[in-house]
Amino acid sequence: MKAKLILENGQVFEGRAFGHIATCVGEVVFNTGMTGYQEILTDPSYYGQMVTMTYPLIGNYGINLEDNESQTAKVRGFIVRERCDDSSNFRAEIELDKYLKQQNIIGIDGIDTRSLTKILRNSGTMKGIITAEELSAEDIQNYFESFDNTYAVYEVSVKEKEILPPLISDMDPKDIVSISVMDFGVKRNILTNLRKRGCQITLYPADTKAETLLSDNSDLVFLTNGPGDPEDLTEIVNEVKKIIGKKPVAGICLGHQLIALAMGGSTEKLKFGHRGCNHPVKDIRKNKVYITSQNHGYHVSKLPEDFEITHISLNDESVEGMKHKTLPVFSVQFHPEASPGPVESSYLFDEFIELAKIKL
Ligand SMILES: NC(=O)CC[C@H](N)C(=O)O
Repeated sequence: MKAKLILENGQVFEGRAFGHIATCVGEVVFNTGMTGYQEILTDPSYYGQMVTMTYPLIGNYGINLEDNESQTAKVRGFIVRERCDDSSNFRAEIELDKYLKQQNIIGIDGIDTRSLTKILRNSGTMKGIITAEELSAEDIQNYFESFDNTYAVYEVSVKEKEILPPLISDMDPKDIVSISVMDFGVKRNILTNLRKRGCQITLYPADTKAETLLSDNSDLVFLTNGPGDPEDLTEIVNEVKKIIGKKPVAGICLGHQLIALAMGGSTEKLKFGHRGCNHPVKDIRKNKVYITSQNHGYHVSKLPEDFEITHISLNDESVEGMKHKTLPVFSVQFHPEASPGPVESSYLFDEFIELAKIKL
């Protein structure tokens, strides 16, 4: 079925709809990974966004039900050049089109994704509508005006507390590191990396109060990745303020941004974000470069007082990691759990666990 991608700047791309065909509005972003579409579709940080894959052939290894980063697809729409629904992989269980149908997500193929990406790089990310209908100018405007991602983290967070045991059998209970995780839409592999290292996780909903997190006797409070603009989350930032200095705190991506805001730093929207699995980051402490997986549209634009930069992006020199000079607080902007992407920065999970051993 013929469909259109209508951008906020008025440009229109024509293609074919697939997946669940229903008009949708979202923020159009691009991801430069050659593979990993399944992890991208299910990464809750993409909630509210329509993801364009810059790699031209998508779907050729199908979808399996083991590699998902959360239980359902979270993107608002999926934009590809050429879709393959005749996958060839021993792990494939379902084709891309069928999966998106099941998940109620619209896709569009036949799009000149190279030209779309150039528009987003030059003008910055913008809203878009994917539709198979003929929309009037007024409908289009109404769709754009209806888009609001302010409460996205509450949509993707767990609704009730959940306990996940370590993934090492027969652990001596005294060796178990217990971590309270504030869930803003965590990627499963962040938790798996911690559990494989002997951590017991207690997942808390995004609106949990600091008092609850401080009273549960855990060794570390961990702030997860998640969708949306960190500046919208003033209530959560207030709770984070109350925790820092009382317990070790670590964070990834949105979690890193929230720590910066809680400690008096600032965040800002990047023109077109960092999304892909080939982003070079330097660990300044080791003078070593790692190729990292990233998915963020905002960054820490002003470091809070008493923090030092631990990691920088070698593409645009933005802050990719920071540590408090005296308190046990450490966070990174990129994704050490990869999924998709290179796993070479997984040493950071060992650092988070070292942080958890500090008693305050
Ligand atoms: N992966 C994330 O946690 C993303 C954080 C934030 N929503 C951003 O886009 O910058």
